Amino acid sequence: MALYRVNTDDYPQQLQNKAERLREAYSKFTDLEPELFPSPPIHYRLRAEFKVWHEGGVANYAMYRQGEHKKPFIIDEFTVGSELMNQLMPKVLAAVNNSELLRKRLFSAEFLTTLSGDALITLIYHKKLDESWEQEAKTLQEQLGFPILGRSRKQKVVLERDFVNEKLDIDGKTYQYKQVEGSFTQPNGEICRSMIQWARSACGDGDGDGDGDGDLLELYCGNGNLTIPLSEKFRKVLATEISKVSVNSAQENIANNQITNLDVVRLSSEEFTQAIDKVRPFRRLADIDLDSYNFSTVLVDPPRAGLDEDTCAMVARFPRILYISCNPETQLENLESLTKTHRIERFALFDQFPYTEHTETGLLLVKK
Ligand SMILES: C[S@@+](CC[C@H](N)C(=O)[O-])C[C@H]1O[C@@H](n2cnc3c(N)ncnc32)[C@H](O)[C@@H]1O
Repeated sequence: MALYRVNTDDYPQQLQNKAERLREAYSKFTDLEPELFPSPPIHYRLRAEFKVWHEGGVANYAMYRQGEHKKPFIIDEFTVGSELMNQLMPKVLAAVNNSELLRKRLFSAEFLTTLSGDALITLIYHKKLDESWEQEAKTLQEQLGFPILGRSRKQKVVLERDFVNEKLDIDGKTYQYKQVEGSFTQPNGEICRSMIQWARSACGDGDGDGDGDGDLLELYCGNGNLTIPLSEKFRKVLATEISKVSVNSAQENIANNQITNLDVVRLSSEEFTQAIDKVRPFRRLADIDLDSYNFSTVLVDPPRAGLDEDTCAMVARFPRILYISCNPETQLENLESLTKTHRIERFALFDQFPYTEHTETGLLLVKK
């Protein structure tokens, strides 16, 4: 049996090494030392996806090593997962191994948990899920006290709900978020809080001296994770996002947090660039008067591919750019053009995935 353990004694040194590599990689653009946001050394991952590996009629959790896709290694401990995930994992596995209906053709198990203590377990099968499976899964759901979701090809069986409810304490206020299974959510809850607090501090205070005043545009807003707590720093906010599920969650999250100066529209960053340049009209913007905004700041937290060329050129027109990135490689590419017009005023490292090469960064760019 293989374990998934990390050496927490090494963590401070590993983070220092990561910071050093980052400083070196960005030295062409800034000589600022990155502000460091460490992760809790264990139990930091709120979501995880395991392969289910069957051996001698017994199901096990397993994972592939990076780059290897033949035989996964079996996991019986996952200390990087949240405590709640660690409590649920053996219970789910025992129930699966006690029930032919739950075990047969199960190939993946996903855990989505929250800092607030909520959880959702998704079981994914290579078989059609029928009523007898539903009955068995309902029994497991009652036993666990958390919802189970069944998935199979072209099938999604929601027994109770397909989302979790997160609560994040940010600068003395609690924000609530509906996080829907399968849509983007930040994997490390404490790092997510650090990112939001850092972004709020980089927005300035809206006290009339020009730093946080004016309006905010966000281009990849997900479920409103960053936009909602940032909205209080601005007069008006417009947020856009490509995923329908995330836009719907963002709309619910805006209402549940009683935010009244923030609109969300389903537009890709490419479409928004066309809209603001009036290249073509969008019915989805029928209720929004783009000319009524006085954008001082643009916030981007794009996927690994970074900003496409047109979006990058469009954001360069804004006085302040807050750029959170999960891929320094593409952020560095974008900096080649952004630093022609902007200088870097803040530089942060969020250790989203400790003990890995993965680095998440935050930059505040201000027009020269
Ligand atoms: C790294 S996530 C950030 C989400 C959000 N800022 C958060 O903190 O949860 C990137 C988001 O960009 C969205 N996305 C991907 N491609 C996009 C595009 N071309 N235009 C707009 N949004 C896009 C994804 O659906 C995802 O929600």
